[in-house]
Amino acid sequence: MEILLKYFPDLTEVQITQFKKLQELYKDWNLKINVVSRKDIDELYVRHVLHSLAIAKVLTFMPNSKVLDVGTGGGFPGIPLAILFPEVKFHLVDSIGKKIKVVNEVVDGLEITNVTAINARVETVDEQYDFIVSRAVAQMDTFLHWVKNKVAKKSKHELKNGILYLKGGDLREELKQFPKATIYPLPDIFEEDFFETKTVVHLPLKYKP
Ligand SMILES: C[S@@+](CC[C@H](N)C(=O)[O-])C[C@H]1O[C@@H](n2cnc3c(N)ncnc32)[C@H](O)[C@@H]1O
Repeated sequence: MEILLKYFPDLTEVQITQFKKLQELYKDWNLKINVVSRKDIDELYVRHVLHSLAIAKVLTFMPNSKVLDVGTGGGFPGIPLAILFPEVKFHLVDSIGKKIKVVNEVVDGLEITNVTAINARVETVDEQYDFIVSRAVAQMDTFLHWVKNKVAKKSKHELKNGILYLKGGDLREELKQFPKATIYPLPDIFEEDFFETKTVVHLPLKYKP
């Protein structure tokens, strides 16, 4: 938990309490429905929470903006971001129902009020968002196909509306066809070894109804 304060020293008391309680809730739920690997549960704050919050080091979401988390699994990156940005509306989707059950239990347990979570394939979501965030769900070309009509028309952030994707490894091949993508290397932000090859990729997307 101290690691969060190292990189986010301005957390409020409410946020600190929520982040503290997060591990307890995941440990508990993970015994019933496995959403996080055992090794990762012990390193929840680095591997899941801080990793999710890397997006916040690239962009500060504005109050009342809308963010979609595609293939959220147990709630990453959506839940940590929702705690950090309580005035932003987060919509979390996953095609596996039991994962959304855990997400909803954690959301209830932390009394988070800015998250809605549904069990659906993202292709069926029919709404527009300022940003679409994700981690470990699909290659960029497939992902783009799923979300291209879900980006709001008006950009009101420092970065243009679009995708903010947590990626790892060598992305040259995967992103070759996306010259507008910007890669933010996480070792520039976090010094822990876990982030060595990790990045946030921003891909601006034009509004397509
Ligand atoms: C490897 S998990 C990653 C979970 C989470 N994002 C994380 O990083 O911990 C991939 C998740 O994407 C979900 N998924 C895959 N394709 C999807 C789709 N088309 N719509 C919604 N969810 C999808 C799967 O059900 C799975 O929970």
